Amino acid sequence: MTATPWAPYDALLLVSFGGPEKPEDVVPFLQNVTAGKNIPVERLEEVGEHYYGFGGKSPINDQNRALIAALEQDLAANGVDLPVYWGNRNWDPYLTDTLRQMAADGVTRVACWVTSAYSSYSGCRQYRENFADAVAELAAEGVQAPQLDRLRHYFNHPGFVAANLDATADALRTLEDEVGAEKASAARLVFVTHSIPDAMEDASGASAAEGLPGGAYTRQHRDLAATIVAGIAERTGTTHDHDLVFCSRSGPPQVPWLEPDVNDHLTALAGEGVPAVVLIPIGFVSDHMEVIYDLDTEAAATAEGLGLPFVRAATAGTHPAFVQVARELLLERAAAERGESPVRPAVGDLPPSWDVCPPGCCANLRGPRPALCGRD
Ligand SMILES: CC1=C(CCC(=O)O)c2cc3nc(cc4[nH]c(cc5[nH]c(cc1n2)c(C)c5CCC(=O)O)c(CCC(=O)O)c4C)C(CCC(=O)O)=C3C
Ligand SMILES: [Fe+2]
Repeated sequence: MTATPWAPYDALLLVSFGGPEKPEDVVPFLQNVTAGKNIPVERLEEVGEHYYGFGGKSPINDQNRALIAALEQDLAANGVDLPVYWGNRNWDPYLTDTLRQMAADGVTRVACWVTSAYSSYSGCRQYRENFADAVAELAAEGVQAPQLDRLRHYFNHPGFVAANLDATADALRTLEDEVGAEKASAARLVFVTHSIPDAMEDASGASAAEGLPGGAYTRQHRDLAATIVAGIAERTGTTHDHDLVFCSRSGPPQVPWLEPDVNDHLTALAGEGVPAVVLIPIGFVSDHMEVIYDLDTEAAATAEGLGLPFVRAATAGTHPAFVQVARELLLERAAAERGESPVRPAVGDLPPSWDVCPPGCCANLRGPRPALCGRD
């Protein structure tokens, strides 16, 4: 019998952050997210209000349900006969419960697709620590969890690039309808991602053992931003000026986080006489609370107050090119695990990211903890 193209995998696992579903969930959810972290209580109250403002429900779980439905369709349409599971870090369905179910279903080895495209403690190692914790918890129950392989970071995968490029082009067309071709062609493309502490940025992708310098988080975002700007120039003939800015800063004020903040930046752009802005939330794969509150509510109000025309581009969501990324990465990794040398598509100036993280990469700044899917 010949191996299937997806051997040795017998499942795909969507790994995500989780979010509250109703008002009573908000406080316990925030406690899960911030356990052991130095987040001021005022900041937590403020973020709680963002959730209550949307009925106590984060959009993230429904986004993931829609993504899973799209993944199941995509796999079936392409003859890949694998079940899709879903496990979160901070809310039901929790990773541990999902792995317990997978073990009961007889799953032995699973490709894990994380809803975070870039290197950072939050988007990389913290999930790998969550894997180690969940596997250990099940072992203590006498349950052998399936083997977990984390699919590579996909910020520069052609499918993720295509979804974000399409969204940027659509947003520019919307802007043109609103303000006319002249202003739209002079619009600034403002790429936005989640701010992180400077120290987390310095540790992102860094490996002393392998001489890797860190700073991968912003390097990866800048690479994708440049690719999108070039793609827009190819489509429209206009090379827009662009910036990378940050949203959703938390932590104590004395701890430095990546800047500029999106609101400060919009103010600066209006001061420079920039006629319009397209905001492109490349840091988020779907419309998370950060997108619907920090961008669509807060940053939109800032732009409105400045009289600065502003359109927010869509997130990758269930764009078919994005949905396909999971299947392509799973088949790529499966081939590699079978000892073949698959093509590893990547667009831009950076190489495809690694399958297995180098020692120490995206370090936990509170000290080392067990983590899977890495060589440490
Ligand atoms: C890089 C990054 C991503 C992208 C990569 C990834 O996906 O991981 C991300 C995603 C998300 N962050 C989310 C929510 C929150 N993040 C918080 C806190 C923090 N985020 C951080 C970074 C990131 N966060 C950091 C450095 C902190 C400080 C505490 C710490 O060191 O961990 C807090 C606490 C309150 C606050 O301080 O804001 C909340 C509520 C949600 C769910 C949204 C929804 O409900 O739709 C999602 C997808
Ligand atoms: Fe966060």
